[in-house]
Amino acid sequence: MLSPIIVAVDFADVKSAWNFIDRVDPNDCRLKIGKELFTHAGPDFIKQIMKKGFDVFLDLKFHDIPNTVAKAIVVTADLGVWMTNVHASGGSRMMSAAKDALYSYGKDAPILIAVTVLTSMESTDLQEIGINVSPLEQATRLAILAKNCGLDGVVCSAKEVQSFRTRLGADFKLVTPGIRPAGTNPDDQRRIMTPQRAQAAGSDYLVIGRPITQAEDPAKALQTILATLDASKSESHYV
Ligand SMILES: O=c1ccn([C@@H]2O[C@H](COP(=O)(O)O)[C@@H](O)[C@H]2O)c(=O)[nH]1
Repeated sequence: MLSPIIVAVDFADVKSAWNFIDRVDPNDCRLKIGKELFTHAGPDFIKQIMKKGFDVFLDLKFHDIPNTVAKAIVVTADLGVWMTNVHASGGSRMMSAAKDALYSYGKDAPILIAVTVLTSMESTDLQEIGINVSPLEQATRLAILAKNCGLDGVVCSAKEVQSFRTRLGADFKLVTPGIRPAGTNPDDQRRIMTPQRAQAAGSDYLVIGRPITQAEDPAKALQTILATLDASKSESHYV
């Protein structure tokens, strides 16, 4: 019923965010609210978007001691968001605490995923922080850890999707930012792929921000990208 696109609603102000949200259909995308807009607008804004029928991915990437992360995850579950996340590099005790905190929500729990290696990072960035393996090797290690902790999926680059699908199974959600239509500015992203290739590789959800939000007409930019995707490969009827 829904498209695989999650729009990263990274607008600098709430008015611009509403200007976009009011012009798009919940069948055409889910919405990801990250640190910038959440810090501006807070939980009430999230509730208003959900009232309009949008699934919300609250992308706050929690990374802290297990107790703190578990309590923060409970607050996101109480908000009723569709998806939420932690950093896998917080380790297995932290991820397990987050997962356990959702136990009492049963089927109403948000999808809980873990960020592996940020799509803005390449080998040199990893070396700087003492990680001397490739982004694929490090992301694989963290994705396996996340799966073993019972998480529902990971955030990774679309470049890692084929390998992860084989190793981690069909049901493990692969959520991929770093999506750039051919010929567009990569900005600060490093491990990128086009929407069509990411979908063909097997990404469950394509997270797309600036190619939509910074376009002259963001709602039209979303439609243009949707039209390039293969509707038969998703849950949806969006073309
Ligand atoms: O590894 C990651 C994890 C999260 N993100 C977030 O996705 C969007 C991408 O926005 P673009 O404008 O399409 O680059 C943004 O909100 C990031 O915080 C990511 O890019 N990579």
